[in-house]
Amino acid sequence: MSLHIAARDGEIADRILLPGDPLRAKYIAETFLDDAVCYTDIRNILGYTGTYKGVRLSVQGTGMGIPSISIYATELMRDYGVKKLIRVGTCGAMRKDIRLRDVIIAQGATTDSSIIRNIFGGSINYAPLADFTLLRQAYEQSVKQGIPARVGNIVSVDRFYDDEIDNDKLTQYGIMAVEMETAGLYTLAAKYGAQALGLFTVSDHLLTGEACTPEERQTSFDDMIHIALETAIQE
Ligand SMILES: O=P(O)(O)O[C@H]1O[C@H](CO)[C@@H](O)[C@H]1O
Ligand SMILES: O=c1cc[nH]c(=O)[nH]1
Repeated sequence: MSLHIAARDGEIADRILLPGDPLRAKYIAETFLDDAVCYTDIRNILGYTGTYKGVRLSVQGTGMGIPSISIYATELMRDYGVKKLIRVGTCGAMRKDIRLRDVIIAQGATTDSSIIRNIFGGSINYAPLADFTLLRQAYEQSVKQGIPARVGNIVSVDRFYDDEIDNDKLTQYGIMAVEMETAGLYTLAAKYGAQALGLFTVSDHLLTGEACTPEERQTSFDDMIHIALETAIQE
């Protein structure tokens, strides 16, 4: 057992899906995994292990923001030996050509996080990147499913409500969408020598104001989940 995860040694698989929302973890476990068993509910951050197409796999919530996902990702890699981590998140679209419910793969994660800055200090601006093998496998899977994902740079912000951020400039420099965890996940995966990928469904649109309901954020987005599951079970 680690400080924030109640699992005993061996109860978490070496590959895991990571939604921010613990109820999305419950939905994924109950809908897609066989023989899913809940291994933690500390702070209601639910985690399950089961099998998908015969391969052992876990799914766990991470909470919101880089401070929160950093706690869970560190304990999963350092204390439980997890080697493959796929975030299945929601994001806000920042470009007109991206639509609600589109699937996005984060090749890179730009960030305003002081956590990443503090790791390196000095004048270094670290570039948190996806694992290329997972990225390729997820993209190929999205094509196979007939819903080619958009691949590129996203921004992981510290503040959901941020009146000061310059979204126009970020868009001009190629940022497709906004979320709150992936830069932290990619940086920690590099530190621990693990593979990480961020997959997203567009849950709301910053330009049009369209938005999915809270219920949809908990219990849908199956296109993204299928891509993540099929990617996670590959060797
Ligand atoms: O739906 P999840 O995975 O939580 O992701 C997004 O939703 C939350 C904000 O509503 C942030 O965690 C953001 O990254
Ligand atoms: O962090 C997030 C997630 C979804 N939509 C947003 O606008 N921001």
